[in-house]
Amino acid sequence: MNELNRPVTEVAAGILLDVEGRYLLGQRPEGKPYAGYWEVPGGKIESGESVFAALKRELQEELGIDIESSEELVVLEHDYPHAYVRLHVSIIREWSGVPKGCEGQLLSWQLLGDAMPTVEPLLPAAWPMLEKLRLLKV
Ligand SMILES: Nc1nc2c([nH]c(=O)n2[C@@H]2O[C@H](COP(=O)(O)OP(=O)(O)OP(=O)(O)O)[C@@H](O)[C@H]2O)c(=O)[nH]1
Repeated sequence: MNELNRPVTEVAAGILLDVEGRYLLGQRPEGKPYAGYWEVPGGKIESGESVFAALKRELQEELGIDIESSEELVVLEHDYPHAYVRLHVSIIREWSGVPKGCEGQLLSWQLLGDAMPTVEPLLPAAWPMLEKLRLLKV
């Protein structure tokens, strides 16, 4: 619960960053809240699961890749009408396999140097994490 007495949904989101300074966005599939919106891949953390374990599981399920390590970027909270979410955002620089849309979702690599993503709309809570990423000048 938070101070508003709303249950908090803990979410792990992973920014895949390649050596050319590109990061990956995925489009939310039909049937989920905000279907059609673009987001950083990830999903809900299960009870008793660490942030890293959730990220590893979600990226295997959604993208078919295997991650060995991650670096925490930021923790953000967002109050949606359907849920109050706490997003644990990590950067992932190394993975094995080639990311694919395993749930039928579209994927798009974006240049970190670009002011705006070339796809839209983005989930509201995805904007602050991208701002934070740019400030890092990674
Ligand atoms: N993965 C991800 N989720 C985000 C982002 N921004 C954001 O607000 N969220 C929110 O975090 C929650 C993640 O839930 P999800 O629906 O992706 O999780 P999941 O895959 O475990 O879903 P499921 O329970 O339908 O299987 C949603 O409420 C979503 O709106 C983001 O950039 N990436």
